[in-house]
Amino acid sequence: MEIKRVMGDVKEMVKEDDLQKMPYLKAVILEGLRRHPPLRFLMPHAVTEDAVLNGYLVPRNGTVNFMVGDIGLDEKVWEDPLSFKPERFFRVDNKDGEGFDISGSKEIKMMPFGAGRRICPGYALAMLHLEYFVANLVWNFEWKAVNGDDVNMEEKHEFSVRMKYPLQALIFPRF
Ligand code: HEM
Repeated sequence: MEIKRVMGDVKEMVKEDDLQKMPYLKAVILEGLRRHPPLRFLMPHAVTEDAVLNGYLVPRNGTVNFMVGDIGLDEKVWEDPLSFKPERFFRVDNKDGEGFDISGSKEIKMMPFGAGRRICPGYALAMLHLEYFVANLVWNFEWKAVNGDDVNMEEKHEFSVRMKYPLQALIFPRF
């Protein structure tokens, strides 16, 4: 509905400028990154000197892994964390009202791209492409499940996370 509202009767590709008018699309992408982050862990990190965090000693040069997948499912932070609810990203959590901060510079509730000085340098490009591909795949094609099957979202963990049962869909051009 949102894409239709922005595109009207224009039977063309969704363009980068159009994406700025699609907050629900952005919320869907963010919820996808929270619920199914492509990487369950960041690259291994280390501290350069002994540090105490929450009463735990993090020894110098010890390997520190960030459990990205579990951070996004923390029920102390996310209401009903296992459900896919893009609407949660409409809640304006930041005081300045700028919406959700994926870079984690204000607070960290999920970190699909990491955070801080080693954050993924491609995160803005990745967000743009995710929005662009999803918008165009939805706008240009009608999607139907094969034999009306439910889509099984179970994950398979390799270097990155994949669908355990690859998506099977019938797609029909809309125009
Ligand atoms: C959905 C897409 C992507 C996800 C989820 C993702 C996620 C990540 C994560 C979690 C890290 C590790 C951060 C850390 O260890 O603290 C990382 C690092 C990195 N990413 Fe991405 N990334 C994505 C797309 C991209 C793209 C499009 C590029 C380049 C155009 C890119 C380039 C890099 C590079 C160069 C690093 C290493 C940075 C460093 O070690 O300082 N990534 N990414």
